Amino acid sequence: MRDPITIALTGAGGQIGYAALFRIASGAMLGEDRPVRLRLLEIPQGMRAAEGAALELADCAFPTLAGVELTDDPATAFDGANVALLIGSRPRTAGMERGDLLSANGAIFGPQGRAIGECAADDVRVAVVGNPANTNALIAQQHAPDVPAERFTALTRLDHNRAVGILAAQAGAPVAEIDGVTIWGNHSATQYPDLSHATVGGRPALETVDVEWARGPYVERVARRGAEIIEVRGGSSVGSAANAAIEHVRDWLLGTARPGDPGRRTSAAIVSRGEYGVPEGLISSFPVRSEAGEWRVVEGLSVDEFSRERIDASVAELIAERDAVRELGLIR
Ligand SMILES: NC(=O)C1=CN([C@@H]2O[C@H](COP(=O)(O)OP(=O)(O)OC[C@H]3O[C@@H](n4cnc5c(N)ncnc54)[C@H](O)[C@@H]3O)[C@@H](O)[C@H]2O)C=CC1
Ligand SMILES: O=C([O-])CC(=O)C(=O)O
Repeated sequence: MRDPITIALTGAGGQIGYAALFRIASGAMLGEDRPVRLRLLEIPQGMRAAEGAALELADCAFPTLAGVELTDDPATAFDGANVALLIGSRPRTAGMERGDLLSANGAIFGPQGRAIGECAADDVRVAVVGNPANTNALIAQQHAPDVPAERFTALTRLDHNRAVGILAAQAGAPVAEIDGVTIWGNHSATQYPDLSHATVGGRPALETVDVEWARGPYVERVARRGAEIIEVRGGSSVGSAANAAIEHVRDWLLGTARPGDPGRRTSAAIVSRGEYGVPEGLISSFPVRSEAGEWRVVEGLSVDEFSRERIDASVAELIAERDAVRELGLIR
């Protein structure tokens, strides 16, 4: 067994936390030779549920689980953390305005970002799941000026996996034959699932499925899949969200390359360095690969007029969210 890695997880008493914890503890995220030390951060109302999850973790007797600590103090949770999964957030409730939602989340992600900056390990990597994920990640990042900005990311892996699954079903092909799908922009209804460079069994996806479908109903279906799940299941995506968070961190730390597929890529919301015309500093979804623990945007893909408009629309929403949190004094 290698040295343990410390993983802080917020919202541990919630649904996604519950679905993620057992797989993380079993080695599904970082490998069966890598013990994990879990730090569970909750607010007082969520503490009993997190305690219950911790008892069940003990009952699994995972050889990879090196310890579980519960706390309601961000500084304790992030102390020495190598990975921070920020799942807990303030959901929108009836009558809440957008500004109220952003303020409530600013009050969570600002202090958590600061605690990460002050207490986490030098190699800390942060993945934000709690919505609005991209902007929450931006708020956290802005409160940790001494942590390299690229260590703050937001999850669009669930959107990516949805996009792959729905394409595979339409093409009548196994998921394993799908490659080159990209989610651009915000984890919201404006996101753009792009098949321009996707392939199905090595053939261009846009020669396999109808282009009208790919640029109309498909985009809508992927972007609204969260709402579809809520309608059908009676609750938001939980198992698939936990799975996506685990895959995001796994690919980030261990790399996207696979035997026989060294160029494998995925999508993640990472800090823009101006790639594809996305303003620098925004946390926006891109086509990415990870190598040696660093996400890199896949550059040089052609972007046609349709794609340009869709990317710009989602990026415009991210700019509006950034400007709103700036006006609220939540970031500089
Ligand atoms: N990025 C993505 O792809 C997806 C994101 N989500 C988002 O993930 C978030 C969590 O979803 P669920 O687990 O289903 O919600 P949930 O309501 O079941 O759990 C959230 C937990 O976070 C806790 N929490 C709230 N504020 C906290 C704080 N300041 N520190 C620590 N814990 C805190 C709550 O007490 C609760 O136990 C939501 O914001 C949801 O919208 C959900 C699905 C997909
Ligand atoms: O829409 C929601 O509340 C949850 C979410 O982010 C998703 O399913 O993509």
